[in-house]
Formats: sequence, C-alpha cells, structure tokens
Amino acid sequence: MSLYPELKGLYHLRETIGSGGFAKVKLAYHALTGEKVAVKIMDKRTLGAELPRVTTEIAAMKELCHQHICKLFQVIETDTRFFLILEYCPEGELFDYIVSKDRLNEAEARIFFRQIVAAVAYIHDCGFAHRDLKPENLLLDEDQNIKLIDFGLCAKPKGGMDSLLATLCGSPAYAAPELIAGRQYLANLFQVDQWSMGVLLYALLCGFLPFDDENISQLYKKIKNGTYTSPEWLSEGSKEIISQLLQVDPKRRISIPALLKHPWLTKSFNVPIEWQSKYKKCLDDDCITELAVHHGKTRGQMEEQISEWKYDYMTATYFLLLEKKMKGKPVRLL
Ligand SMILES: CN(C)C[C@H]1CC[C@H](N2C(=O)N(C)Cc3cnc4ccc(-c5cc(Cl)c(O)c(Cl)c5)nc4c32)CC1
Repeated sequence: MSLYPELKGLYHLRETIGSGGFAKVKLAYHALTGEKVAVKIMDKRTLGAELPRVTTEIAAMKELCHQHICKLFQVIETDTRFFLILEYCPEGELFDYIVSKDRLNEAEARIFFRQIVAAVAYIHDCGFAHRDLKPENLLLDEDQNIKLIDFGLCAKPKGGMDSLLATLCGSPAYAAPELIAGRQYLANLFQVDQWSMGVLLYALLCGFLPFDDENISQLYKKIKNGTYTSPEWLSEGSKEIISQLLQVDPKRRISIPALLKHPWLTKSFNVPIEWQSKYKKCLDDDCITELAVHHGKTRGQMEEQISEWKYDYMTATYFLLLEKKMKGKPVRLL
C-alpha cells in the first residue's frame, strides 16, 4: 500500500533529500520518461497560516520558465496535501558548496553571480520580486548551474499597482506619502532583491556575512546603517560592486539594467549578461510528436492539450521530454 496513492504509477518515490520549514522533499522518478524529479510534499494541516505561501509559490512558479529557476512540472492537490513536482538539482544548496570551499575566488564567484543576476532580472521582468534571496535558496544542477527556488515570499508588486491606484481613488486623504509616490514606491519593492544580492556576493567572496550579530537589535542597527567591513583579500572591483548593491537608500542602489553590464560582471566575459529565458515560447515539435504517438492523438490535438498548461501529468511529461532533448537524450517515452 503506497503512502501517497496520488503518485502511484506516475512517480516512483525514493528517499527524502531534504526538508525545509513545512515541507519534505523527496527524490522520485517520473514513470513515463525515467527522469529524476524532486517532490515537495506539504501537509495542509501543519501548514496552517503558511498556506498562502504555498499558493503564492505555485502561482509564481507557473509563470516562471528560465534556465536558472527551478522548474515546476506538476501540482497535485488533495484535501490533505500539496505535491509540487520540481526540477531535480543533484548538487544541492549553494550554501553547502561555499561552506565546503570556505570561500570562492573571484572567477568562480563571478560565474555563479552572473547566473543569479540573470534569474533576478528575469523574475523582475515578469513583475515578481523574490524577497528571500539567500544561498540556501540557490541550488546547483548536475552541471553546477544555479537554480533559484522558494518563491513562497515573492510578491508581484505590479499586480499591486491596481490596488495601489484603487487606494488613491478610494480615500487619498488616508494614503501614505510613499503610496502617492506610486512608481517610486513600487520600484523600491523590487530594489530589495538587489540588497540581498549584495549580501549574497559578499558571502560568496568572503565565506561569511557582511552583517552579523548574535544580538538581533545590534544586527538591525548594522543593516540600517549599512556598516560592514571588507576583508583585505577583496579586489577593488569586488569592493566597488558590493558597495553599489549594499546602498542603504534604495534610490542609490544599483539598478538591474546597470548591474547587467557592470564591469565586474562582464570582466573576462566581455558581453552583458544574457538574462532572457532560453526556453522558446513555441512548443517543441519532437516532444509534441512523441506525446501524440504515445497517447494515440493527432499533433493538433496534442498541441491544444499541452497549451492549456494545466500543470498536470501531461504538462510534467512535456517538460521532462524537453529536458531530455536539452540534455541530448532521445526524445522517447518509456
Ligand atoms: C532549507 N531549504 C529552505 C529547503 C531545502 C529543501 C531540500 C532541497 N534540496 C536539497 O536540500 N538537496 C540536498 C537535494 C535537492 C535536489 N533537488 C531539489 C529540487 C528542488 C528543491 C526545492 C525545495 C523547496 Cl523547499 C522549494 O520551495 C523549491 Cl521551489 C524547490 N529542492 C531540492 C533539493 C533544498 C532546499
């Protein structure tokens, strides 16, 4: 009797590979392709007040499709549980990688940080702010590429623009000055990710945090004043980009467009960061053909069904066939 009958025949569950907060993450094999996936299992009873984080994460991940963001393949909801079927990242957390190497040299930190900036540029372009960027939320795939996870705290401020304007139309007399500032208020919501990337880059290059203190109010004081020290091994270039990210005033903090072409990031690459998604908008013919043959449907019927993006088993099978193709494996269902 399988513990999770909802997965029977669809996914072959293996060991637990991690747990975080209100979730357990297990390795599994997608039955039709044999591809490895990560299954994030959450029990609705223990979620309680955290439930909105799950619906936020699912809604956000359904809209995000990028080479440096952990892909959501399928959502299974029962009356007691959520199952998120996710892209498997065998090399685990970037956090553990930094700890294992004490700290990274500039060249290695640059490779990782370019991928992190690309992922953040993409989610900002999609209208989302992640708001929880840290090494624990950056995983590594089999080629040591960055995969951003955990969208439970992300916000879609642009979506908030309407409610922002509604507030002003409603009772402007009670609206705070930053609400009236409107555009600037929204821009600042996105700037929080730049600050976190500054802390991230510092951690990559130093192996410890710029702002740290056992006493939480001392820690807040350091953050609010932006006071941190730079170890002697940091180059002038590294110190300069970190200081542009760790600007206390969000208006003075470097913007994503400026970051994408910053000399510290383009050094030895000599090209601005290619942040756009490498996934094509149109459907992949080989995958559609293989799915149509396997399900005894026409290509047209298959394209119509996939285009509904129901995040059901069919969506997962399409994405995993595409993963196989991108890894140079045969586009075949078992
Ligand atoms: C401490 N964290 C907040 C949670 C921790 C849970 C295990 C996970 N993991 C590991 O710790 N390995 C060691 C292996 C591993 C392999 N592939 C994974 C693929 C996806 C995810 C994942 C986990 C969560 Cl909580 C998500 O929200 C999303 Cl969108 C994705 N975790 C994976 C994962 C890393 C993060």
